[in-house]
Amino acid sequence: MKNVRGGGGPRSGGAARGGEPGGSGAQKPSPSRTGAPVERPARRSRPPATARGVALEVVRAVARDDAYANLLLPVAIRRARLGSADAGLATELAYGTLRRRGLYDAIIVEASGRGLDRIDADALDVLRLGAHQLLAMRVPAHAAVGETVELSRAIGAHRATGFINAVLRRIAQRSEREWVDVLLAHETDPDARLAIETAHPAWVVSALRSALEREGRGGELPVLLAADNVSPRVTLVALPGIADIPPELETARTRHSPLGYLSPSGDPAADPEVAAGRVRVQDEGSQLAALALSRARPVAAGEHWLDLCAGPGGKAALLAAEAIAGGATLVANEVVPARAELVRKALAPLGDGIEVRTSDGRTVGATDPGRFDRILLDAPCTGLGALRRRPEARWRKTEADVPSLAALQAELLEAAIGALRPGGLLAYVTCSPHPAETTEVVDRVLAGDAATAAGVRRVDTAGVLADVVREALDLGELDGAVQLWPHRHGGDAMFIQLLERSATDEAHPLDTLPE
Ligand SMILES: C[S@@+](CC[C@H](N)C(=O)[O-])C[C@H]1O[C@@H](n2cnc3c(N)ncnc32)[C@H](O)[C@@H]1O
Repeated sequence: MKNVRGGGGPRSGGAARGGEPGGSGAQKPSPSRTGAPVERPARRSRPPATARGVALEVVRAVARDDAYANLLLPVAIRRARLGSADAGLATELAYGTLRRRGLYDAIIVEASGRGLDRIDADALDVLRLGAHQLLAMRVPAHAAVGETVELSRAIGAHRATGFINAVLRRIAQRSEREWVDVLLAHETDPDARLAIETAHPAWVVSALRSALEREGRGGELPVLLAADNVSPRVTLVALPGIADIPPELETARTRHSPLGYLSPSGDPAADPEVAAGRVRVQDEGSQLAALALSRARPVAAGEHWLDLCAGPGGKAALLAAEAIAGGATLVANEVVPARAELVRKALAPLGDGIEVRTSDGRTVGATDPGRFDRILLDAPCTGLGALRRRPEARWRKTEADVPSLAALQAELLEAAIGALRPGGLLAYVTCSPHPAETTEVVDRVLAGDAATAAGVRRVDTAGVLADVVREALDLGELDGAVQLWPHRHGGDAMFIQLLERSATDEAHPLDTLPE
């Protein structure tokens, strides 16, 4: 499915906004299809303190302010003092609308006969919410249309109510399957068709297809895309040394990670262990990525470890716990100061002996050459492996983001190699399975002068993880790397490649794969 309009509006200051650098200021009028600017009306009033009002607030903030729904929604629910039934409704409305936004936009264009750039931004957000109620939530049509039109009045969009009413009535004339068939009639490309059927951008479908085909599992694509549309259960990690999996939750343990278990409550923050930071919310794939590095070989007391891109600190907390247990020390680095603050908070329950730095990871090869025994490079990426947990994410990144991210990933990997002690271990990790961000980055960097001079080799990461996991992982063939998948393993699609720098003293030889 094409991105009918680029991911999200321009950034401005807003609650629960993304911590990435690069906000661009006030909202500008966007050009219409004819090239003439379409004036956006002044921002209207805050939506009412109802389930639909809260959902609209979140959908609006995501579209205009690049807010993160998972951060903003709990705040908006608390502020509106919603009871649990209304909180559930607001969550389904907001997450469902955001996840399927591209599909709803295409249906709205078809039903209204107007391009998105000719629809007022408030009216569009209201229409998206209405479309979700009509097509995916089994809300009776009269209620969905009536409540949605009422919502548009409540935010002061009086002039748009006739238009909203008419478009929603037209949408209500067909089921979602019938609308999908209408859209499919314009499309012959297989990935574009799958994109429409599963509400993904077409470029994402193509990237996921090539990632699966890379391991000879292309036939799994429809199952993967379906898995992306189901919110996962919340997974917790008990940090070694300061927490244990409660014995009464033995049956809730994760399939693969030895430290994980499913949260027994929908509100993990209410658990005192989670509130104290000894137990953390963490996807199973992320747990395995950290453990692949910490458990690849026994820890020697005095080892120096580095988490190069640590914010917000989930893997850093697990690595720190593992380091402390083995007598090693960890340095956690993060370039964005606000995210470095989150890393400090995540590490606080583990004592105050962990250094947190705020510097550009690309400089570490020069500032700390050959210093670290183990380095985690959990690189900034498109996040295509975590689409289940971040409903808006698939519409936010674009294909054009990939080359610059891949270039940054390669620079960070080269710097990390420079900071690796001879014989040291490095985990290159992304929460994206995109070949351009994973195997291609590793291939390119390993073929370069710096990695060749340092004698960097791939480590059989699947073999390492086989000794870590509780239940064997069903993995494809990937030249020594591990690619996890939501549909196959239940966690995010983390890519993990362990690398080893050749040791001058050959103190800790590992089974390495020939280049
Ligand atoms: C995928 S996230 C890391 C997630 C983290 N490991 C965790 O488990 O919580 C990548 C992080 O890299 C940071 N980052 C981006 N560019 C960086 C750079 N040049 N140097 C260091 N960190 C960078 C981002 O701000 C982001 O916090």
